[in-house]
Amino acid sequence: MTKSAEMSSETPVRLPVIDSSKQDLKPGSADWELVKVQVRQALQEYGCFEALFDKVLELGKPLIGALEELFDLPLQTKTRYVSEKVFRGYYGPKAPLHESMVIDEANVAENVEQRLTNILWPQGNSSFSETLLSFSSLASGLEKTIRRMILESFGLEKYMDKHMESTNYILRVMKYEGPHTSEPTIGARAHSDQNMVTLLHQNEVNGLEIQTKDGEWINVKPSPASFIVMIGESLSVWLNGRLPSPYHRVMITGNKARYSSGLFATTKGGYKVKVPEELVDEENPLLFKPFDYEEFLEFYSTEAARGALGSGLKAYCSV
Ligand SMILES: O=C(O)CCC(=O)C(=O)O
Ligand SMILES: [Fe+2]
Repeated sequence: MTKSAEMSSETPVRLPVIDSSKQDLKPGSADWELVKVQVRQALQEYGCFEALFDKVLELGKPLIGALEELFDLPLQTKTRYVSEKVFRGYYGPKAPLHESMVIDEANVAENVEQRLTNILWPQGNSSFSETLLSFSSLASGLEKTIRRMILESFGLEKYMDKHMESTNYILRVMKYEGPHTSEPTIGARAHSDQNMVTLLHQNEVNGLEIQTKDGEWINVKPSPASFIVMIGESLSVWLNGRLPSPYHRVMITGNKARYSSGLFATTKGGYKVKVPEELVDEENPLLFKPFDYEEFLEFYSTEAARGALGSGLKAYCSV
Protein backbone atom coordinates (compact mmCIF):
# COMPACT_ATOMS: atom_id res chain seq x y z
CA MET A 1 0.00 0.00 0.00
CA THR A 2 2.71 2.47 1.02
CA LYS A 3 4.73 1.51 -2.02
CA SER A 4 1.94 2.22 -4.49
CA ALA A 5 1.07 5.45 -2.68
CA GLU A 6 4.67 6.55 -3.16
CA MET A 7 4.58 5.58 -6.80
CA SER A 8 1.42 7.57 -7.31
CA SER A 9 2.99 10.77 -6.04
CA GLU A 10 5.65 10.46 -8.75
CA THR A 11 3.44 9.56 -11.67
CA PRO A 12 2.97 12.44 -14.09
CA VAL A 13 -0.31 11.05 -15.46
CA ARG A 14 -3.23 13.45 -15.14
CA LEU A 15 -6.87 12.81 -15.61
CA PRO A 16 -8.30 14.29 -18.82
CA VAL A 17 -9.85 17.71 -18.20
CA ILE A 18 -12.94 18.55 -20.26
CA ASP A 19 -14.53 21.99 -20.38
CA SER A 20 -18.22 21.34 -19.80
CA SER A 21 -19.24 24.96 -19.08
CA LYS A 22 -19.76 26.18 -22.61
CA GLN A 23 -22.85 28.36 -22.87
CA ASP A 24 -24.31 26.68 -25.90
CA LEU A 25 -23.74 23.08 -24.93
CA LYS A 26 -26.98 21.99 -26.57
CA PRO A 27 -27.50 18.60 -28.21
CA GLY A 28 -26.47 18.77 -31.84
CA SER A 29 -24.35 21.95 -31.58
CA ALA A 30 -20.71 21.91 -32.72
CA ASP A 31 -19.50 22.28 -29.11
CA TRP A 32 -21.72 19.42 -28.04
CA GLU A 33 -20.30 17.09 -30.67
CA LEU A 34 -16.75 18.05 -29.70
CA VAL A 35 -17.26 17.54 -25.98
CA LYS A 36 -19.07 14.26 -26.67
CA VAL A 37 -16.01 12.84 -28.42
CA GLN A 38 -13.76 13.98 -25.56
CA VAL A 39 -16.08 12.43 -22.97
CA ARG A 40 -16.20 9.11 -24.79
CA GLN A 41 -12.41 8.99 -25.22
CA ALA A 42 -11.71 9.85 -21.58
CA LEU A 43 -14.21 7.29 -20.31
CA GLN A 44 -12.87 4.59 -22.61
CA GLU A 45 -9.37 5.12 -21.26
CA TYR A 46 -9.96 5.97 -17.58
CA GLY A 47 -13.68 5.53 -16.85
CA CYS A 48 -13.30 8.99 -15.41
CA PHE A 49 -12.47 12.64 -16.16
CA GLU A 50 -12.42 16.10 -14.63
CA ALA A 51 -15.31 18.24 -15.87
CA LEU A 52 -14.69 21.99 -15.66
CA PHE A 53 -17.98 23.57 -14.69
CA ASP A 54 -17.75 27.25 -13.72
CA LYS A 55 -21.05 27.36 -11.90
CA VAL A 56 -19.82 25.07 -9.14
CA LEU A 57 -17.08 27.55 -8.18
CA GLU A 58 -19.37 29.96 -6.33
CA LEU A 59 -21.08 27.08 -4.55
CA GLY A 60 -17.81 25.78 -3.09
CA LYS A 61 -17.68 28.01 -0.01
CA PRO A 62 -21.32 27.73 1.10
CA LEU A 63 -21.20 23.99 0.48
CA ILE A 64 -18.15 23.43 2.66
CA GLY A 65 -19.72 25.74 5.27
CA ALA A 66 -22.85 23.58 5.26
CA LEU A 67 -20.82 20.39 5.63
CA GLU A 68 -18.83 21.85 8.54
CA GLU A 69 -22.08 22.85 10.22
CA LEU A 70 -23.48 19.37 9.63
CA PHE A 71 -20.55 17.32 10.87
CA ASP A 72 -19.97 19.69 13.83
CA LEU A 73 -23.38 18.68 15.23
CA PRO A 74 -23.26 16.48 18.36
CA LEU A 75 -23.06 12.77 17.63
CA GLN A 76 -26.47 12.11 19.23
CA THR A 77 -28.02 14.59 16.79
CA LYS A 78 -26.31 13.09 13.74
CA THR A 79 -27.33 9.54 14.68
CA ARG A 80 -31.00 10.66 14.68
CA TYR A 81 -30.71 10.60 10.91
CA VAL A 82 -31.54 7.00 10.00
CA SER A 83 -33.18 5.31 7.04
CA GLU A 84 -35.07 2.07 6.56
CA LYS A 85 -33.19 1.54 3.26
CA VAL A 86 -29.70 0.07 3.11
CA PHE A 87 -26.66 2.32 2.59
CA ARG A 88 -28.56 5.49 3.55
CA GLY A 89 -28.49 7.49 6.78
CA TYR A 90 -25.56 8.56 8.95
CA TYR A 91 -22.33 6.56 8.97
CA GLY A 92 -19.53 7.05 11.40
CA PRO A 93 -17.39 8.18 12.87
CA LYS A 94 -15.50 5.22 11.44
CA ALA A 95 -12.05 4.79 12.92
CA PRO A 96 -9.98 6.72 12.38
CA LEU A 97 -11.15 9.07 9.72
CA HIS A 98 -14.50 8.93 8.05
CA GLU A 99 -18.11 10.14 8.51
CA SER A 100 -20.84 10.44 5.92
CA MET A 101 -24.54 11.15 5.38
CA VAL A 102 -26.51 9.71 2.50
CA ILE A 103 -29.88 10.92 1.22
CA ASP A 104 -32.16 9.70 -1.59
CA GLU A 105 -33.78 11.95 -4.22
CA ALA A 106 -31.46 14.79 -3.24
CA ASN A 107 -32.68 17.04 -6.05
CA VAL A 108 -36.21 17.11 -4.56
CA ALA A 109 -36.65 20.04 -2.13
CA GLU A 110 -39.26 18.47 0.20
CA ASN A 111 -37.16 15.36 0.53
CA VAL A 112 -34.00 17.18 1.65
CA GLU A 113 -35.96 19.43 3.96
CA GLN A 114 -38.26 16.89 5.59
CA ARG A 115 -36.12 13.77 5.57
CA LEU A 116 -32.77 15.34 6.47
CA THR A 117 -32.71 19.01 7.54
CA ASN A 118 -35.75 18.91 9.85
CA ILE A 119 -34.47 15.77 11.58
CA LEU A 120 -31.17 17.46 12.41
CA TRP A 121 -32.57 20.96 13.04
CA PRO A 122 -36.17 20.58 14.25
CA GLN A 123 -36.50 24.40 14.22
CA GLY A 124 -35.46 24.35 10.54
CA ASN A 125 -32.32 25.40 8.65
CA SER A 126 -33.35 26.67 5.24
CA SER A 127 -29.91 27.83 4.16
CA PHE A 128 -28.57 24.31 4.74
CA SER A 129 -31.36 22.77 2.62
CA GLU A 130 -30.90 25.35 -0.12
CA THR A 131 -27.15 24.82 -0.33
CA LEU A 132 -27.48 21.03 -0.58
CA LEU A 133 -30.24 21.39 -3.15
CA SER A 134 -28.23 23.83 -5.27
CA PHE A 135 -25.39 21.35 -5.34
CA SER A 136 -27.66 18.42 -6.22
CA SER A 137 -29.44 20.27 -8.99
CA LEU A 138 -26.21 21.58 -10.51
CA ALA A 139 -24.58 18.16 -10.43
CA SER A 140 -27.67 16.30 -11.63
CA GLY A 141 -28.02 18.75 -14.55
CA LEU A 142 -24.46 18.02 -15.62
CA GLU A 143 -25.00 14.29 -15.11
CA LYS A 144 -27.93 14.38 -17.54
CA THR A 145 -25.78 16.11 -20.15
CA ILE A 146 -23.00 13.57 -19.75
CA ARG A 147 -25.38 10.59 -19.76
CA ARG A 148 -26.95 11.83 -22.99
CA MET A 149 -23.52 12.20 -24.56
CA ILE A 150 -22.53 8.68 -23.55
CA LEU A 151 -25.76 7.18 -24.90
CA GLU A 152 -25.46 9.17 -28.15
CA SER A 153 -21.87 8.07 -28.59
CA PHE A 154 -23.16 4.47 -28.75
CA GLY A 155 -26.16 5.40 -30.90
CA LEU A 156 -28.43 4.56 -27.95
CA GLU A 157 -30.08 7.95 -27.35
CA LYS A 158 -33.53 6.39 -27.69
CA TYR A 159 -33.01 4.96 -24.20
CA MET A 160 -32.43 8.39 -22.64
CA ASP A 161 -36.00 8.94 -21.40
CA LYS A 162 -36.04 5.52 -19.78
CA HIS A 163 -32.70 6.24 -18.10
CA MET A 164 -33.91 9.54 -16.68
CA GLU A 165 -37.32 8.25 -15.58
CA SER A 166 -35.58 5.52 -13.55
CA THR A 167 -32.85 7.68 -11.99
CA ASN A 168 -32.62 8.33 -8.26
CA TYR A 169 -30.02 11.01 -7.47
CA ILE A 170 -28.45 10.10 -4.15
CA LEU A 171 -26.31 12.66 -2.35
CA ARG A 172 -23.49 11.51 -0.11
CA VAL A 173 -21.58 14.11 1.89
CA MET A 174 -18.36 13.09 3.56
CA LYS A 175 -15.81 14.28 6.07
CA TYR A 176 -12.33 12.77 6.40
CA GLU A 177 -10.50 13.94 9.52
CA GLY A 178 -6.86 14.93 8.88
CA PRO A 179 -4.63 12.11 10.25
CA HIS A 180 -1.99 14.62 11.52
CA THR A 181 0.81 12.77 9.75
CA SER A 182 2.51 13.06 6.37
CA GLU A 183 2.14 9.29 5.96
CA PRO A 184 -0.77 8.61 3.54
CA THR A 185 -3.60 7.11 5.61
CA ILE A 186 -6.59 5.26 4.14
CA GLY A 187 -9.76 7.38 4.08
CA ALA A 188 -11.73 5.12 1.73
CA ARG A 189 -10.60 1.65 0.68
CA ALA A 190 -10.09 0.88 -3.01
CA HIS A 191 -13.43 0.14 -4.68
CA SER A 192 -15.43 0.82 -7.79
CA ASP A 193 -18.80 2.57 -7.48
CA GLN A 194 -21.79 0.29 -8.09
CA ASN A 195 -24.21 2.97 -9.39
CA MET A 196 -24.58 4.48 -12.90
CA VAL A 197 -22.54 7.71 -12.78
CA THR A 198 -20.84 9.57 -9.91
CA LEU A 199 -19.98 13.29 -9.72
CA LEU A 200 -17.60 14.38 -6.96
CA HIS A 201 -16.69 17.80 -5.58
CA GLN A 202 -14.28 18.49 -2.69
CA ASN A 203 -12.62 21.19 -0.64
CA GLU A 204 -8.93 22.04 -1.21
CA VAL A 205 -7.68 18.90 0.57
CA ASN A 206 -6.78 16.33 -2.07
CA GLY A 207 -6.69 12.59 -1.57
CA LEU A 208 -8.74 10.88 -4.27
CA GLU A 209 -6.72 8.42 -6.35
CA ILE A 210 -7.86 6.62 -9.49
CA GLN A 211 -6.28 3.44 -10.82
CA THR A 212 -5.37 3.31 -14.51
CA LYS A 213 -5.66 0.22 -16.71
CA ASP A 214 -1.95 -0.41 -16.02
CA GLY A 215 -2.52 -0.46 -12.28
CA GLU A 216 -0.94 2.93 -11.61
CA TRP A 217 -2.61 5.27 -9.12
CA ILE A 218 -3.26 8.81 -10.31
CA ASN A 219 -3.50 11.55 -7.68
CA VAL A 220 -6.55 13.61 -8.52
CA LYS A 221 -6.07 17.35 -7.99
CA PRO A 222 -9.32 18.89 -9.11
CA SER A 223 -9.84 22.58 -9.70
CA PRO A 224 -12.40 24.21 -7.35
CA ALA A 225 -14.42 24.84 -10.51
CA SER A 226 -14.84 21.20 -11.44
CA PHE A 227 -16.50 17.88 -10.79
CA ILE A 228 -14.77 14.53 -11.04
CA VAL A 229 -17.03 12.36 -13.19
CA MET A 230 -16.84 8.59 -12.86
CA ILE A 231 -18.63 5.67 -14.46
CA GLY A 232 -20.09 3.17 -12.00
CA GLU A 233 -20.53 -0.58 -12.46
CA SER A 234 -24.26 -0.23 -13.27
CA LEU A 235 -23.50 1.78 -16.41
CA SER A 236 -20.57 -0.46 -17.29
CA VAL A 237 -22.94 -3.44 -17.05
CA TRP A 238 -25.71 -1.70 -19.04
CA LEU A 239 -23.13 -1.07 -21.78
CA ASN A 240 -22.26 -4.79 -21.76
CA GLY A 241 -18.78 -3.88 -20.48
CA ARG A 242 -17.99 -1.30 -23.21
CA LEU A 243 -16.79 1.35 -20.70
CA PRO A 244 -14.77 0.60 -17.55
CA SER A 245 -15.74 1.60 -14.03
CA PRO A 246 -12.53 2.81 -12.38
CA TYR A 247 -11.06 1.49 -9.16
CA HIS A 248 -10.43 4.38 -6.78
CA ARG A 249 -9.57 5.13 -3.14
CA VAL A 250 -8.99 8.06 -0.81
CA MET A 251 -5.63 8.56 0.92
CA ILE A 252 -5.34 11.40 3.43
CA THR A 253 -2.32 13.23 4.84
CA GLY A 254 -1.83 16.31 7.00
CA ASN A 255 -3.94 18.17 9.52
CA LYS A 256 -6.85 19.58 7.59
CA ALA A 257 -10.19 17.86 7.23
CA ARG A 258 -11.21 16.82 3.75
CA TYR A 259 -14.84 17.41 2.81
CA SER A 260 -16.32 15.89 -0.29
CA SER A 261 -19.78 15.65 -1.82
CA GLY A 262 -20.83 12.98 -4.25
CA LEU A 263 -23.92 12.90 -6.39
CA PHE A 264 -24.60 9.27 -7.26
CA ALA A 265 -26.99 8.62 -10.11
CA THR A 266 -28.54 5.25 -9.26
CA THR A 267 -31.43 3.22 -10.67
CA LYS A 268 -34.70 3.27 -8.71
CA GLY A 269 -36.03 0.00 -7.35
CA GLY A 270 -38.65 -1.60 -9.60
CA TYR A 271 -36.67 -0.89 -12.78
CA LYS A 272 -34.47 -3.54 -14.35
CA VAL A 273 -31.08 -2.52 -15.69
CA LYS A 274 -30.90 -4.53 -18.90
CA VAL A 275 -28.23 -4.52 -21.64
CA PRO A 276 -29.81 -3.11 -24.82
CA GLU A 277 -30.06 -5.58 -27.69
CA GLU A 278 -28.05 -3.21 -29.93
CA LEU A 279 -24.93 -4.05 -27.91
CA VAL A 280 -25.21 -7.81 -28.27
CA ASP A 281 -24.18 -9.81 -31.35
CA GLU A 282 -21.98 -12.75 -32.27
CA GLU A 283 -18.77 -10.89 -31.51
CA ASN A 284 -20.19 -9.33 -28.36
CA PRO A 285 -22.10 -11.97 -26.42
CA LEU A 286 -24.33 -10.88 -23.57
CA LEU A 287 -22.20 -10.63 -20.41
CA PHE A 288 -24.77 -9.63 -17.78
CA LYS A 289 -28.27 -10.59 -16.71
CA PRO A 290 -30.88 -7.89 -16.00
CA PHE A 291 -30.84 -6.75 -12.38
CA ASP A 292 -32.72 -4.48 -9.95
CA TYR A 293 -30.22 -2.12 -8.27
CA GLU A 294 -32.07 -1.93 -4.95
CA GLU A 295 -32.32 -5.72 -4.78
CA PHE A 296 -28.60 -5.90 -5.46
CA LEU A 297 -27.90 -3.39 -2.65
CA GLU A 298 -30.03 -5.41 -0.20
CA PHE A 299 -28.02 -8.48 -1.08
CA TYR A 300 -24.69 -6.65 -1.08
CA SER A 301 -25.36 -5.08 2.34
CA THR A 302 -24.32 -8.22 4.17
CA GLU A 303 -20.65 -8.66 4.93
CA ALA A 304 -20.79 -12.30 3.74
CA ALA A 305 -22.17 -11.36 0.31
CA ARG A 306 -19.51 -8.69 -0.13
CA GLY A 307 -16.82 -11.25 0.64
CA ALA A 308 -18.30 -13.77 -1.78
CA LEU A 309 -18.94 -11.28 -4.58
CA GLY A 310 -15.55 -9.59 -4.55
CA SER A 311 -16.01 -7.23 -7.44
CA GLY A 312 -19.66 -6.58 -6.55
CA LEU A 313 -22.30 -5.97 -9.17
CA LYS A 314 -20.53 -7.68 -12.07
CA ALA A 315 -20.14 -10.89 -10.10
CA TYR A 316 -23.79 -10.63 -8.99
CA CYS A 317 -25.25 -10.36 -12.48
CA SER A 318 -22.70 -12.03 -14.74
CA VAL A 319 -24.26 -14.50 -17.21
O1 LIG B 1 -14.30 11.39 -1.19
C1 LIG B 1 -14.13 11.15 -2.38
O2 LIG B 1 -13.57 11.96 -3.13
C2 LIG B 1 -14.54 9.82 -2.99
C3 LIG B 1 -15.54 9.04 -2.19
C4 LIG B 1 -15.96 7.77 -2.86
O3 LIG B 1 -15.22 7.18 -3.61
C5 LIG B 1 -17.32 7.23 -2.66
O4 LIG B 1 -18.05 7.75 -1.81
O5 LIG B 1 -17.69 6.27 -3.37
FE1 LIG C 1 -16.35 5.76 -4.80
